[in-house]
This record gives sequence, C-alpha cells and structure tokens, in this order.
Amino acid sequence: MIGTELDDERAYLARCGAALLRMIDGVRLNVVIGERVAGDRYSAERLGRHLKSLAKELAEEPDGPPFFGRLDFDSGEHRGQRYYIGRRHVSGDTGQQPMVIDWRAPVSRVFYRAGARDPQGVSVRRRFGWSKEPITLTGFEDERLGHGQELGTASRIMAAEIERPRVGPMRDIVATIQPEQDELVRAGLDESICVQGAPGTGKTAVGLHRAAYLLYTHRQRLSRAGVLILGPNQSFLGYISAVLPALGEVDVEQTTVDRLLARGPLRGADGEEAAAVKHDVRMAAVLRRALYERVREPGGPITVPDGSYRRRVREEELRSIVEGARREATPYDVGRERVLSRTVAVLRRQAESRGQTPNAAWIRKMNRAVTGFLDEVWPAVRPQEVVAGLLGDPAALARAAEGVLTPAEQAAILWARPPRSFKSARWSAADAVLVDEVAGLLERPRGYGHVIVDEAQDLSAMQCRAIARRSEHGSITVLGDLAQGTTPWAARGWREQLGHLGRPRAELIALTLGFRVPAAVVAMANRLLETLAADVPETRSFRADGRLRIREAPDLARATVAAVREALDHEGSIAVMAADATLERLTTALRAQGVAVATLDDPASDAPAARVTAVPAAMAKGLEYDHVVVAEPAEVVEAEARGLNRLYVVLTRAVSRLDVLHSRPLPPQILPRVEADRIEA
Ligand SMILES: Nc1ncnc2c1ncn2[C@@H]1O[C@H](COP(=O)(O)OP(=O)(O)OP(=O)(O)O)[C@@H](O)[C@H]1O
Repeated sequence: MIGTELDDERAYLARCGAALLRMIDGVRLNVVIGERVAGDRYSAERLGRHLKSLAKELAEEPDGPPFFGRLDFDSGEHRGQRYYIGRRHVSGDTGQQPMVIDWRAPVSRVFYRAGARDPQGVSVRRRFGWSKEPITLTGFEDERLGHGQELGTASRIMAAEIERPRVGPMRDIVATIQPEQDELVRAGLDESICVQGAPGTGKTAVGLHRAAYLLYTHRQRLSRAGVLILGPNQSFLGYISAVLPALGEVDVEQTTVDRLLARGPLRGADGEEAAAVKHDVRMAAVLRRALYERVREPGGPITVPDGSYRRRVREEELRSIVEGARREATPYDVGRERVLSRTVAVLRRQAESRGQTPNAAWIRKMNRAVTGFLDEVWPAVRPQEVVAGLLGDPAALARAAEGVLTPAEQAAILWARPPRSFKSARWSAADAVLVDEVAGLLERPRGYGHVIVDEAQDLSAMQCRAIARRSEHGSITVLGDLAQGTTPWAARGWREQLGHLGRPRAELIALTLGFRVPAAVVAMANRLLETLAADVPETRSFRADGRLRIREAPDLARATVAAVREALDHEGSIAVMAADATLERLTTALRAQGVAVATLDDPASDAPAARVTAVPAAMAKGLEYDHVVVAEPAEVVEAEARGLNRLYVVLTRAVSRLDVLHSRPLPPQILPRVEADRIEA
C-alpha cells in the first residue's frame, strides 16, 4: 500500500521536475522575445534584466527536493484540496493550481502550525524523507491530525533532519520549522521583536527565514527600502551566507556593524578603558554638545550689496533666525539650510517691497553673499572633523563633557598625539561609532525597511543607536542571548538594549528548545549558566544523541591530534577551539602530523577541502561544527574579563560530539558534577 503510494509520489516528483524545466524554458524564451519586442531600448534593457535575473534565479534552484510536505484538507476554506509545500513555487499547467506552493505562502502556515488540538482543516499532514546524490524520495510519514494523531518531535523524518551531521555552511530549515519559530518568522513587517534564546535554539535560523518571509510577503516595499542583516564577524557571515540565496533571496545586505559604519580604513586601536567610554551612551550627549558648540550667536547685523542698493539684516532678526533653527531640532545640515534660506527670505522681502521681482539668479547671488555670515554662525562641518576636534583637544573635550564624563574618563579618550588634521587620524572601530553618531546629527542616514540584528547582546549602546538611526521608519528583529555576552559593554537586560535600539516596547520572546547541542553537553552548559548571572531561562535539548567526553591530557597537542584523527573517521565538520596561543601550537602540531587544517580568516588555507578548522575561542560565536575539540578551557576563561561567558559559547558549538581536553584543572564552574560525565578512554 505504502509502496504504491510512494510510487505515486515519485511520479508526482517527476512531473514537478518537468514543470520546473518548463518554467525555466519559458522565462528564457521571454528573455529572447523581450529583447526583440520591447518598444524602446530603455524598456528592452529593463525587461531583459528582469527576465534574466528571474531565469538565473530559477536555474540556480538548489538541487534540493522540490517539496518536503503535503497537506490534505477535509474541511474549512481548503476542503478537498491537496497541496505540496516546497522551497519555491512550481507552476502547474495553465489554469491548474501550482504543483508546489512556496513555504511562505499563507496556506503553508498551516503546515507548520496545525496540530491534533487544532487541525485547521487538515486531515493528513505528510512529511517526505529524502536521500541525497542523487536526490531520491525515500519515504514519508503521515500525521492524521483530524484523528488526534500528531508525531510532533517524535517524527523520525524530522529527527533525522535535525540530527544530521553538519558539513559546510548553514542550511535552511524550511522543512522542519517549529510552531514557535514559525510564529516569529511570520511576525508582521510592522512588528519589532526581540528573541532571547540559548545556544542552538535557532535564533539565527529564525532571523534568516524571517528575512525571506518578509521579502516574499512585502516584495515591493522591501525591494525599495531594503533588508539589512547584521552579524558579529565575517566568518559568521560567511557561514550563513548560503541560506538566503538557497531560498531564492539574493538582494539582502549582510554585514557587520563595524563594516556598516566604517567610512575608511580603521587603523587605530583603543585600550579597554578608552573603548568602554567611547561606547558609553553618555558620549551621545557629549558629541551633540561638541557639534552645537559650533553654532554661534550673530555678532552684529549683515549688509549685502544688491546692484546699487546695500541691503541690511538687523542683528535681532538674525538672532531669531538662528535661535529658531536651533529650537526646531532638525538635523544640523537642515538647520544650516534653514538659516541660509530664512536670511535670504528677509532680503527678498526687502527687495520685493522696493518693487523688485527676484529671480533664481538673484537668489543664487544672495546665497553666495550671505555664505560668510552662515559659516560664522552655523559652519558646515564634516563628522570626522567634530570627533577629531573633540578627541584631540583637551579644552574642547572638557567643555563638551563637563558634568557628563569624569576627568579620568576624559583623559582615557583623549588622543595622546593628535593628528595634524582629521584627515590623517588613525580611526579605531569605536571612533567610527562616534563619527557615525555625529553624521546622524548632521543628516539622517539611509534607512532600511527591516533590520535583523544577530548576537545583539554584544552591541554597545552607541552601536545600538547607529542601528536605530537606520531603522527609524522600518522594523527590527533583535536576536541574542544575554548569557553569551562577551564584550565589555554586553547587555545585562533586554529592555535597556531595546531602548538604545529605539524599540523600548518591542515584544520579548524566549526560545528554549535547542536543536544543535546534544543533551549531555546542554547539561554541562546549564551548570555553567547558573554562575553567569544572566537572567535567561535554561535550554532543553531536542537531541538525545551526541556525546560529551572530558579528558585530562598532560600532552595537549598529542591528545588533540588523537581526538581529531578519531573525529575524521566520522562524517561531518570538525573544529579545534582554544585561546589564541594554544590554538597556534595545536594547529602546528596537527599539520606536523599531516592533518590539513583550515583557518577562519582563510578557509581555503592548507587544503581547500580541509575538514578541520582551527577556531580561536574569540571567533566561535554563532558557528557550529559536527565535532568540536575544546582544548584547555581554563585558558579560555583567563583570556578576557567575560571569559566564563566565552567558555559558555565555546562549549555549545558542537552538534554531535564534544571533546574537552585539559592539562590544567578544569574551571570549577563546570566541575561540580563533572566526574559523572568523565569517561576515561
Ligand atoms: N526547526 C529546526 N529544524 C532543523 N534544524 C534547526 C531548527 N531550528 C534550528 N535548527 C538548527 O539548529 C542549529 C542552531 O541554530 P542557530 O544557529 O540558528 O541557533 P542560534 O540560536 O542562533 O545559536 P547561537 O546562539 O549559538 O548562535 C542550526 O544548525 C540550525 O539549522
């Protein structure tokens, strides 16, 4: 019975393949016709470009299966219908319903949300199982929701997908999105949300799928306004970069906050103290003062030659123009424009009252004539100039920071050797944030329709403000985990962070079911979590499989080589994680033993297909590997002020197996019940 049904499904699969080819051919043909028939060159080019990108998109359809689920309805709006759900829409014959419905379409929501308690009209939900290379439909699993039958997380197909060994970059999760994740993915475009989730609960996955969903649902609005994804570093962005293209979305900007804000190369570095002050929210007030200190009261009336006349604007009038512009609290550059246009308007009224009719050339002439006055009372400035003027001049800093920063804080951020000009300044990443703050006071930056911020707990207040400026008229999705905060300014609570992000009332949602880390590892991570003083709920693991092994190893290098060799016998990616110096030593040892090791900054180093990556503990955030070897956790803890949080991050990167190797005593925070986990070889 199942056999014949499987044959039927395979026949349907073959028809889908044919339909997809027809779609690609059709679009390609349109490219050719479009190029020939469009009325003029401009529309020919536009049409051609559009069709070509559509053809490219379709042809680049990943080799994945065209559908992963099926819904049979026996009541409600879709009664009697059967829909196949897949990554992308596949058209049916003319006049027929689609062969496959996009997972983002409204009806697909039922696939993710229906359950025995609320079948939503569905009699049977079917999940398909596939094997790769070649893509083969191997079976299916039915849930008769109408009869109270629901597998939930007991689904074998779902478990196999979640527990599969990880290789290469992150993949989409469309086939197995959980109901609570789906709710976040499909939150409306006007809703800003904040997702607090322990490691591996799918925050990043939710964020990426939300981007794809919003682009599908609000294509026009967002293709104009744009979607921005912010991640912690380039390695992380590389790791997630394939997910959206696989879902057919190629026009999403994915970058880091530093890159977003940098206006040139960053060649400077700050000490801890200076960075902490520069990232503090109080700097916003200091910078505002430093900028508006440049606005001066008019020192007297102005006289402007106009043909045979000399026009005069009284000091009181000028004062009220400057004061008025200040009070209006528009961006600084708009204020300057207003002072200019209002001063010229006074001159114009004078000219008109004398029977003159000023034209555009006259206005231009007057604009030029009052520029000297304008530069005095409301000078044009560049943001770098303002910041350099502040950090390079103790007196200017003291004026702007009075009552806001302590003398010690001021001393911490002063440049020891000020550059000759702001153009030769060696800007640091923190300086770039300050420059951006001033730039935001000068004029509003380009905004996005939606911004997704990953690892948001690590952002400083000043970085949050930079993001808020870019999402003022859009919405944001904030993803993070307070327990994984490792920067000196990492958030202690979400409400305050959301305030800095300009969304103090965004809904806060917690995800607690982990899909990455095996249960044994979660138990250890939760022990560490208790000591981190982060107000977050514990995680449960979806995964009963997986292995944790803790070994004392006097010769760390030898033990690492042995652990990696053993890992290489299994399928999946492997990472060695440690503090910097130790990692270098271990990488050398591995290479000396003939093991190819890639590094994060150069993934193709050593051997292009190296299965082992050396990951500095400080760069592990957001990444995952099938097998992780963590060497000398005590060093990871000692390396930085929030070393325990870093260890928490590092211990939660493994999908199938985690080896913890130590020659020194383990950090006591993971010790209490560690003996129970210890399995000696
Ligand atoms: N519903 C799901 N079905 C299948 N896999 C899932 C699901 N949700 C998450 N995953 C997988 O679990 C892993 C962890 O997800 P993700 O990286 O998004 O978690 P995270 O919460 O961002 O973790 P971290 O805080 O450590 O960065 C990924 O491999 C992801 O594909």
